Amino acid sequence: MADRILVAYASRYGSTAEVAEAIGDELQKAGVAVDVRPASEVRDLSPYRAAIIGSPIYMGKWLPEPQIFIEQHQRDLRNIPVAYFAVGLTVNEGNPDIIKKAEASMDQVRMLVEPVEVGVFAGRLENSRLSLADRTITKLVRAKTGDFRNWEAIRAWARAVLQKIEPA
Ligand SMILES: Cc1cc2nc3c(=O)[nH]c(=O)nc-3n(C[C@H](O)[C@H](O)[C@H](O)COP(=O)(O)O)c2cc1C
Repeated sequence: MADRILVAYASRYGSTAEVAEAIGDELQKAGVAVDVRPASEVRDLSPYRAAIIGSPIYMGKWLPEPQIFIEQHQRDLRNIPVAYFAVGLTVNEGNPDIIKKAEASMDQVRMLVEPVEVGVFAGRLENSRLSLADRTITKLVRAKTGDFRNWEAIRAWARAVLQKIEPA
């Protein structure tokens, strides 16, 4: 029986993985059976009655793995409630135009499967963790480093999504 909720994600440096874990933890606290898994490892959607799918934003876009996952499973995903979240550094600035840009990272997947909810969260950027290529880019754009994740906002979003998945 499809009684679980899937939280599927991609993450290059682990910060989105931790956001996905926090979302899963919040749902579990509400009594839901949850699996938090990298999108690339999920093969079968039959155990799931809903899916929450997220990616970090790199150069304005989602990473390929969750996009491929949604493309491959779009038929199953159209039959259950789906929510998307994006994690990006720009979100920290809070400016509505920038938030819109961050939300635009989800345009493609929204066209494949219409979500019941979307969320954008500030992420984490730590130079010491980055590949040389990524460090070069962040230096060029003078990106601000630090951990800007707002755990209460993330957990509140998870609760709001659960309300949409199973209205009282
Ligand atoms: C090369 C590079 C490009 C990035 N591009 C964006 C971007 O276009 N928009 C944004 O909001 N954040 C951008 N970020 C910030 C990441 O989305 C942020 O650090 C995120 O938390 C990384 O997630 P991860 O640790 O799961 O890989 C970029 C970071 C790097 C290193």
